[in-house]
Amino acid sequence: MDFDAIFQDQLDTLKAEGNYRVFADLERRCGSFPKAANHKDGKVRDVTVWCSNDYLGMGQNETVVKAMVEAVQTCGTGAGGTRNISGTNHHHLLLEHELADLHGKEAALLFTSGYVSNWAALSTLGARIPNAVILSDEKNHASMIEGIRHSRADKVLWKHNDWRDLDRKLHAVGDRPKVVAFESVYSMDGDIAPIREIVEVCEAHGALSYIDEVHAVGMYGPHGGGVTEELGLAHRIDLIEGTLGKAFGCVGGYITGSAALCDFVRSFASGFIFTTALPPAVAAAAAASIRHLKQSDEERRMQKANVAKLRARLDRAGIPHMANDSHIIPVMIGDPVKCRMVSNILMDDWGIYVQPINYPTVPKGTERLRITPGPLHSDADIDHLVTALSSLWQRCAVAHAVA
Ligand SMILES: Cc1ncc(COP(=O)(O)O)c(C=O)c1O
Repeated sequence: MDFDAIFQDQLDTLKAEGNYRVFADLERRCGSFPKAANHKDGKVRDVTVWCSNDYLGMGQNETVVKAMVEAVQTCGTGAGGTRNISGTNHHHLLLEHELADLHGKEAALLFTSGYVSNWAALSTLGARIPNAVILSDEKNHASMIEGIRHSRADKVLWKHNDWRDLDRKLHAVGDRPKVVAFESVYSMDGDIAPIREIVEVCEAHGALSYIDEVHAVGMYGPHGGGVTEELGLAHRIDLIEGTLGKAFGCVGGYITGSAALCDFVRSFASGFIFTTALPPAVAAAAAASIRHLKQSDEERRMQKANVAKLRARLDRAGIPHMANDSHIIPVMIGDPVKCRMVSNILMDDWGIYVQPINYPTVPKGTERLRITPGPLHSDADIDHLVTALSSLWQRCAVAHAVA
């Protein structure tokens, strides 16, 4: 059997559709982010990164870097085992304590990524709560979809952000244990869920509420506790899930909730039990990042100012972008080949790196550039980006479709 032919055939299909993914070979430089070096065709050049999920530049924050270096020097590199077998380090426990405090919950549990935390928690809840039904927003992230699928629990999709539809579907499910899974900030459209209404519907039906705040932790709320903190609703949500890999600038994921809930997932989730724990130095750095963002609003303030500046400049230049209340600015292209072409020209001619976002990350026909301004982008960076996009808009006659 020629397995390579099978592989190549499907890769060729992806390429023909324009959906083949190509990495940008970047070297992030601590101290000068969002500038990075791009390695291409044997050459190295400086580029400005405009699509990073290190939303606040905490990956190069001095305190965070120092915490990681010091922990590597004291604890070494790896955790040395799963959490149950020699891999639990004091830094993990301190971080879990920090996370529980951030969200005002009794407990927290760490995972190796945000993806794994969603997958492990939802697969465990769905499989282990007898007769459970999981009601999932139709635009939930792949990690939630896969976790629910793996649980084999009954699943009901509700219309995106439509709490009335959720209410109707909860009614229809009747007297069974119900878990409602949704996100706060949706990563590709940047829209924010009507959390208060959803929580009220969950409470009315006695459903367990599960929110993914991956794109909000560190970013929203006076202490970076996410949109649930900003709205004063964290105490009414049963489970808050987040990542350490985006605004906190490290890697890893977590859930927070009641002590019983976290202990339940800790005791039954294969995605927690059977994998090596996060390096202690990552836990130390993440804890430093969380502590910093609990105390300081500076990064959030500067980042919000840059988001507003870029939106205003795009409006003035007539470049269509999706309206939303978050930090994510989707500039719509609407075609995978054009989207890649625009991204390539920005990189090659302008030294601007924005990865094209194509299917299956977004629906076909809604291909886009997903721009995430950070606190460290300068006015000159913003001008440069808008000038480049304006020139491209004229040159390529890009077909845009703004929802
Ligand atoms: C909504 C959402 N949840 C979870 C994840 C996974 O988080 P992580 O990157 O930490 O694995 C992502 C990743 O981008 C995401 O967009």
